Amino acid sequence: MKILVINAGSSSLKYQLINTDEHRMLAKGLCERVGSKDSYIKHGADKDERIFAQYMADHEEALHVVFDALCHSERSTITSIDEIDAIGHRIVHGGNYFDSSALITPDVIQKIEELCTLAPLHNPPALKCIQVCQRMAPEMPQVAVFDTSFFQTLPPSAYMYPLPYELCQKHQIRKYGAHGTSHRYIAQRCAALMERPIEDLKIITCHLGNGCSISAIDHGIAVDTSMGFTPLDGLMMGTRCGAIDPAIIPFLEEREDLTPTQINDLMNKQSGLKGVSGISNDMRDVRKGAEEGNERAILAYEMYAHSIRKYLGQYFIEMAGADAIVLTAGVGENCDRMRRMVFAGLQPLGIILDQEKNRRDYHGKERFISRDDSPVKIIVIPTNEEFMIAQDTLEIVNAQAS
Ligand SMILES: Nc1ncnc2c1ncn2[C@@H]1O[C@H](COP(=O)(O)OP(=O)(O)O)[C@@H](O)[C@H]1O
Ligand SMILES: CC(=O)OP(=O)(O)O
Ligand SMILES: [Mg+2]
Repeated sequence: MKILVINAGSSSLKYQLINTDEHRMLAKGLCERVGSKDSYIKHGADKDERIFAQYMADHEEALHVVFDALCHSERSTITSIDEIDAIGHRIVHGGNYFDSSALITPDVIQKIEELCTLAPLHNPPALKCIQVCQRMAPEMPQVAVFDTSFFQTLPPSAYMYPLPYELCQKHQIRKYGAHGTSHRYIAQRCAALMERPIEDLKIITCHLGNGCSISAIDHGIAVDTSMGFTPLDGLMMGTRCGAIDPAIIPFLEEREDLTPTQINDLMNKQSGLKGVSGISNDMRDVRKGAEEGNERAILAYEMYAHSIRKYLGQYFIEMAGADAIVLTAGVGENCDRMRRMVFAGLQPLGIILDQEKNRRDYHGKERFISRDDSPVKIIVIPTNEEFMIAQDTLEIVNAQAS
């Protein structure tokens, strides 16, 4: 089966066309800066990629550009949309409605719409993509794969907030988590690499990209995660502040005369690495700034590592130890200096980084970076949310057909 996977971000759209029979990626790409004058599409993989400047006013135009690249470009792998059998969408927030992936129906669309306020950067563009795909291929089955589903197993002690109970019930305020598809994938790969059943393992998974989250996966079950009611909570991120003293919010609203929308924007888009360093939300720029001695870049870099260590410590205690710590996404996979800072001095806990293995650059490869005698294994595993989304889509479409 040929499955198109769509992963819509606030200003980006990632896609992959996957042949699930052969477990083969046929095409992939990324539209960046959707909505701005300098938008472009990167179509193809690694050295074979091509970048085209292309104005895309919104996600609808971006999807047309994607279909065009898939069907008509120099690197096209199909000649018409009709060759695609199904479409799988990444949806960040599924609230309490979804503990697994779902075939998209009018009812599912209505629920995703209802949840837009809880993932304002992610759910609205994803919804738009579903609607455009439905218009372009009305008969094609479409599946929603939710970032939050994986965390529906959290116990109430982990997902409840200590606010008045009735208010939490009334507004369904609880920890939902995010990046679940990525955490699920790397936990499964971790077990395969360790050649042990996932049911025997305690794993801490770290997704460190532009958005960042860490999860505790105890014997295959997600028991805690750093993102909360929305993807703003937890770790310091590229532009998001993560967990802060909540009293800062009314304080700033009053002192700076900010509306709730403005403060939300400030915490989501102007904070994190970008807000602290004053340079960029991109770790590569911050690291360069730090290497050049920029004090705010050094501070941002150190705060980022500190934030990761806090959650590692929390989940290590929550699970009474860990068999493995897995790192993924842009920073987790590529930033050896950040990994060195995160794991510095943890030998007494049985977490021993192998400096040489950590430094070696095996871009895109799964690898152990702990010392052979380290009781806790440290593993880098490139995430593959698209592969998981294609797999779930395949299962759901097959179940419908039978
Ligand atoms: N070689 C590298 N060294 C340090 N950071 C890197 C490197 N490559 C990518 N990154 C960082 O990874 C982050 C983006 O990660 P990614 O997983 O692509 O994010 P997202 O999917 O959330 O947009 C950026 O901060 C980027 O700077
Ligand atoms: C949920 C989330 O933060 O996703 P991303 O990392 O794609 O922004
Ligand atoms: Mg991401």
